[in-house]
Amino acid sequence: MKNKMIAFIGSGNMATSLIAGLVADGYNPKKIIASDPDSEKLADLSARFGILSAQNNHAAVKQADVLVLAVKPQILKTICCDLADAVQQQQPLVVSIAAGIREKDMQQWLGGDIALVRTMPNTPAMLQAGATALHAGLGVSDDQRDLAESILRAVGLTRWVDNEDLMDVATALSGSGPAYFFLVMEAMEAAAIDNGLPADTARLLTIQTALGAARMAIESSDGPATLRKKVTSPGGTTERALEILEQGNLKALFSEALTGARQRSEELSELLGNH
Ligand SMILES: NC(=O)C1=CN([C@@H]2O[C@H](COP(=O)(O)OP(=O)(O)OC[C@H]3O[C@@H](n4cnc5c(N)ncnc54)[C@H](O)[C@@H]3O)[C@@H](O)[C@H]2O)C=CC1
Ligand SMILES: O=C(O)[C@@H]1CCC=N1
Repeated sequence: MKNKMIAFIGSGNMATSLIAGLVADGYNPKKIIASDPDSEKLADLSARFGILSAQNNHAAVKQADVLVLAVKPQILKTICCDLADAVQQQQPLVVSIAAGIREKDMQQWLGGDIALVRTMPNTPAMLQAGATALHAGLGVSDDQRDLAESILRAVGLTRWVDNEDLMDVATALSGSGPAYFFLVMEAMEAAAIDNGLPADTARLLTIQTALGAARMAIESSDGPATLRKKVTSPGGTTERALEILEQGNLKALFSEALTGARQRSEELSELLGNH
């Protein structure tokens, strides 16, 4: 896959994360081209990573073996319709990272019969610690599946889902998920400060605790519930805190939050798709 030209349409936060991860993984920066109306962003990406800048989206498509659609869902239809002829001529593998936009809508906007993989990465891709769900459309060959997977694997863990509807669940879980953990960190840090700890100490202890817990969850053969129990001495401090979190219905709240995010993803596909 190292000799394939990967073209990014849109060079914002997520494209930057993916490009940073690919380059850190040893991908040849001269095999990455990016397009964005914001020329400062492009110049910055070029200077940071040594990648190529395209004059415009059409110029990027003309060179693309893989075309990554990394613009906001709200403008994806306009972008796809504008690029349809060029995409039909070039026939790249199209990889979308847009939340909530269905394959059938993108196919229609791009003129149909395009090899298309939907993906839902997350921002830790910047540190090659991303988590990405992927779904392949019917016309995607095994080689193209491997190609899409190897691009996203360069920036972290990948999991395929067979049913496209499950992309909405993955969006709610891992796409949005970093924000939930940041919120928990904010809450823990603020509570520690309220209880008298100096702010810098509260910040550092919070972040390192999150990192340590995540590493234990990844590296241990025990699941999170067992690891939690091992921290919780009978009659001790953790037990008291967990009782209070349970009284506040933390699990029910997370269930509502993820369901809300999934439903928003479904709404976005209705609002922004072709119906
Ligand atoms: N931010 C996140 O955590 C995640 C975002 N996503 C998806 O990634 C996509 C991009 O999101 P972000 O990078 O956060 O947004 P962003 O706003 O940082 O980046 C979008 C980029 O598109 C550019 N753009 C605008 N009009 C354009 C055009 N006509 N042609 C080419 N580029 C154009 C903008 O200048 C901007 O640089 C969205 O579809 C979002 O759903 C997916 C997973 C996680
Ligand atoms: O909030 C959003 O809509 C995007 C998709 C997942 C993360 N950010």
